[in-house]
Amino acid sequence: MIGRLNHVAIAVRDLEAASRLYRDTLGASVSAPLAQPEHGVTVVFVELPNTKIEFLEPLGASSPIARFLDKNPDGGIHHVCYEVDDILAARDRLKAGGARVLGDGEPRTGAHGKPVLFLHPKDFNGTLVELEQA
Ligand SMILES: CC[C@H](C(=O)O)C(=O)SCCNC(=O)CCNC(=O)[C@H](O)C(C)(C)COP(=O)(O)OP(=O)(O)OC[C@H]1O[C@@H](n2cnc3c(N)ncnc32)[C@H](O)[C@@H]1OP(=O)(O)O
Ligand SMILES: [Co+2]
Repeated sequence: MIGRLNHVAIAVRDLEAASRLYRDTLGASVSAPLAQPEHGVTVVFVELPNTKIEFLEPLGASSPIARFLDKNPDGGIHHVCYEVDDILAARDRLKAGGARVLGDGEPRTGAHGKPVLFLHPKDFNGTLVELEQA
């Protein structure tokens, strides 16, 4: 079912500082900030040869990453994103197996313009899993 690792997401309080750190200290190629109000975050992507790092900063009063940052004030790895060939078939198979799909269970458009879903961290080794339609 799961394919390529599309990205590893790191939640931060200061997107600009994280971008500067990776660009200036690690010599990475970092995208411009992209507000995603429907997801309650602003993101930048660090392009790597084999995957991406997605930095997330809270956007708005009800950001889903707010509590994560309260618990991890320095920031931290927030989720991993795997690609799937058929996100609806993957969702239905996972639900049938008892996994919790977050939100209303319907895929939403993610930062790459593709449908995404999230699986509860408590069902996957304490790790929030995002699935993105390849
Ligand atoms: C623009 C889209 C972009 C993309 O790539 O396309 C994105 O990735 S958007 C990313 C931001 N959106 C989301 O994360 C949506 C899915 N997330 C959620 O719905 C929430 O974050 C949720 C439900 C996973 C956690 O919400 P919250 O932290 O408010 O709830 P709790 O504090 O009650 O947490 C419950 C329980 O889970 C543990 N937890 C929370 N977040 C994480 C995490 N990222 N990784 C691992 N564990 C996590 C939390 O510690 C609680 O555990 P407990 O033992 O009960 O304390
Ligand atoms: Co993501």
